[in-house]
Amino acid sequence: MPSTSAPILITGAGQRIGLHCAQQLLAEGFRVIISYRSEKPGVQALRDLGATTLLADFSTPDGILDFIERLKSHTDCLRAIVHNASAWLAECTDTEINAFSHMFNVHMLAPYLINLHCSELLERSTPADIVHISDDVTRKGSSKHIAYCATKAGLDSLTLSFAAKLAPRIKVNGIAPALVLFNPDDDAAYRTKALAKSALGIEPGAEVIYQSLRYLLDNPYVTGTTLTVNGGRHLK
Ligand SMILES: NC(=O)C1=CN([C@@H]2O[C@H](COP(=O)(O)OP(=O)(O)OC[C@H]3O[C@@H](n4cnc5c(N)ncnc54)[C@H](OP(=O)(O)O)[C@@H]3O)[C@@H](O)[C@H]2O)C=CC1
Ligand SMILES: Nc1nc2c(c(=O)[nH]1)N=C([C@H](O)[C@@H](O)CO)CN2
Repeated sequence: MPSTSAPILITGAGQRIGLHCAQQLLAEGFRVIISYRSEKPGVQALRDLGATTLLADFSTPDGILDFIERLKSHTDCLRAIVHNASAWLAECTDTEINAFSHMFNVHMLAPYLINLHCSELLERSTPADIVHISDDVTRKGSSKHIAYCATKAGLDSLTLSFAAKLAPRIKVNGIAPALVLFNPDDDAAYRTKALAKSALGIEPGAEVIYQSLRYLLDNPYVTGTTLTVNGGRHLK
């Protein structure tokens, strides 16, 4: 059972991995606050389970700062912050500047500003954690998601810097998944190709990220680390 009533914040938790982790944390007795960008069935499901749901669009600095202000009006302490929100955008001519800016804001500026402005809320909880959800692809780059990969690599750097800055009161770690969940519009050819990229060759589902999150929350001697959860992609 959790040793504190301070809530856990998960950003972008209206669907998929963030939603699963929020549901599991609530089932384990944690209080949960989520950010969501658009209303989804998962957001209402979390409200029905007692979560606090805060609308937030991290695509601009003002949107991030507005969220921080509203978050602080809802709680004066936090057990953990999980930076899960993400935009997975491929390069597309004529939109590359907006796409890079969007992913920079969501993957780097939002974690940066939220960590700086909300570490005081974490300081009121023992233990206290920040978890950045990155991507295994930062290991070698991506020819099809250049800006996405670059901004996730920047998030990996934030993990190291904030771990050094916030120790010993707050642990800061990352989780770097490879394929966890397909998207509904992924066709059979894409799925076959993606599964073949890892040694284990499976679509594991969101529970493997929740397991990784609990390891980081529960372990008092891990900080500045990014857990690879990639089915052995680096072996192929
Ligand atoms: N799924 C996978 O196989 C993998 C996932 N990851 C990482 O794991 C994490 C979770 O993945 P997954 O569940 O698939 O993520 P999703 O693609 O479902 O995105 C999570 C949420 O981020 C929100 N979001 C997007 N843009 C913004 C924005 N500008 N402001 C605020 N929120 C925003 C989305 O909101 P909205 O609902 O409005 O679109 C969405 O609900 C991500 O960080 C992802 O990069 C890494 C490797 C593999
Ligand atoms: N925000 C998101 N990031 C990523 C997603 C996603 O659906 N949303 N999906 C992937 C892929 O699964 C990739 O790892 C394999 O094709 C990567 N990041």
